[in-house]
Amino acid sequence: MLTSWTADAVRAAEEPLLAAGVPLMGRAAFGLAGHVARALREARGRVRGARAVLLVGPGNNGGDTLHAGALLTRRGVAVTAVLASPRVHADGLAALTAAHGRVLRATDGTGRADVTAAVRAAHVVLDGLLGIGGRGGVRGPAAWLVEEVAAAQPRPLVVAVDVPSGVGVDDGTRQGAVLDADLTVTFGVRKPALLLPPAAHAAGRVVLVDLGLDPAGAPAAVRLEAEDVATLWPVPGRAAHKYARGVLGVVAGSARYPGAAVLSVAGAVRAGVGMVRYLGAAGPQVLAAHPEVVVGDGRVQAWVVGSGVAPDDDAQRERVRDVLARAAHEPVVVDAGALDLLPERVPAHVVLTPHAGELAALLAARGAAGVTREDVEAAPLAHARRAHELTGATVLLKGATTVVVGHGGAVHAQADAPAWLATAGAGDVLGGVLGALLAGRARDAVTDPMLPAALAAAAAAVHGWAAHAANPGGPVAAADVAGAVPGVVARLVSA
Ligand SMILES: NC(=O)C1=CN([C@@H]2O[C@H](COP(=O)(O)OP(=O)(O)OC[C@H]3O[C@@H](n4cnc5c(N)ncnc54)[C@H](OP(=O)(O)O)[C@@H]3O)[C@@H](O)[C@H]2O)[C@@H](O)CC1
Ligand SMILES: [K+]
Repeated sequence: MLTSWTADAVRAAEEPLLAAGVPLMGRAAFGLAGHVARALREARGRVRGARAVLLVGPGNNGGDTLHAGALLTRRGVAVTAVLASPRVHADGLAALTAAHGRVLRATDGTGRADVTAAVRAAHVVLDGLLGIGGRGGVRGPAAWLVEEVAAAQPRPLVVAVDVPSGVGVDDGTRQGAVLDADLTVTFGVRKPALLLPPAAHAAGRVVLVDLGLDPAGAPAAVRLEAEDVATLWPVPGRAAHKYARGVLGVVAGSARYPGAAVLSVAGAVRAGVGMVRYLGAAGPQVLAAHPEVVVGDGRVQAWVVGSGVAPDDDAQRERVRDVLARAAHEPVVVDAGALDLLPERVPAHVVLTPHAGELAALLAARGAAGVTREDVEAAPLAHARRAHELTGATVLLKGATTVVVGHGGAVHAQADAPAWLATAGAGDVLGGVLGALLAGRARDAVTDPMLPAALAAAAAAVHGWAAHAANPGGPVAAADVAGAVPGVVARLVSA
């Protein structure tokens, strides 16, 4: 599992080490210089003779960068530090100067031509403008520097120091211009912005330099990896029968959108549920695609409702209402056309699966007037958290990186899917996969309010991995994603 901690938690964890005289900045700079050297060797075959530009801000993030620059000069790298602030880390600057690094000032308008020339000639740029002390985004000379590097051709390698400067460290927002990095070298522990969208998309590959930090409490956001998902997946024992494995009720599709029913059921069947019961007008199409499905009412352990349920389909909406009225005792995945039928408050084993536009509509309907899809996309965590707080539900917000907020505010962020997965019907399959997980672990999901969020993250992960597996590197149809789920699950649980 990848874990992350807030800026405050990082500072608290650093305190005892700093008090004991542990040279954290020295360790951070040493690790940073090593990773930069490795990246240079990979990009150009050798380190010696490379040209590096350091973007140096006012705090310790700039200090790390200056110290790393001093180490790189000793490896034959020509280092130019560009100071974006009148005051920078004094020890760091002294170390770089002693190592014969060159120093330019972006704060002095007259030297800008030299800065531009250095940036254009650089093989690598280290972004040390702001770290965990940054607030409100890069501005002034620092913003100009970010523009210069972003415009440089050929593009230098960009290495973010601790975090890409100007991200909301704790909430994953981008606070104005952010330099997209190829590599982020982070110190001690990951920060939430390295897992959460949209900031995480600016981080590139993330490597962690161990500082021996031991942060207290629960991580601020986590990302499940294969072994975590394997632990969560319900695997039938020898004596299992179909009812014990879980029956999932699916209220999806309509005469107008039968495909959503077929795909929702496909996700559930392929994820390994004991049985699927389908309710709705798309029975013939569902049976044609999945003869193992039972059409009609009966006992179930969990539900998926809403995918492809049209606003004017009164019969299907009535079934959704019936299911939601029983949600106190049965896990329910609430998708698309069922989101507007959600009761005022629900337990955490009710999992909403909106995309950004649907989440905006849900929030607007609950008093957050004027929230738009763009607002949600700019701050996915804040809006998913708001929806959780307003409804009590576990909220899975779909996106290139899927954010889940569950009981107690626990946050998962999964970035397992190829961009090709942004395709019609993919969300219906995800709902089915998640429904299968909730049906398989229905009792646990009702008694342990933390579990639905973990299962939602696990479903998102498997859905993303299945999209990769269906057609590595190329386009995928939603039905093919469902088709790849059994193979992905087999590899997971047999590893
Ligand atoms: N702590 C440790 O032991 C270790 C820390 N390490 C490193 O330190 C980094 C954290 O360092 P940091 O606390 O100095 O914060 P950092 O982000 O460099 O800058 C804060 C300065 O910027 C200013 N400022 C804020 N926003 C601004 C803006 N928008 N535009 C312009 N200025 C702005 C702010 O001013 P203030 O708001 O306080 O007035 C303050 O002067 C951390 O990310 C890691 O790299 C490692 O070495 C490991 C050990
Ligand atoms: K930085």
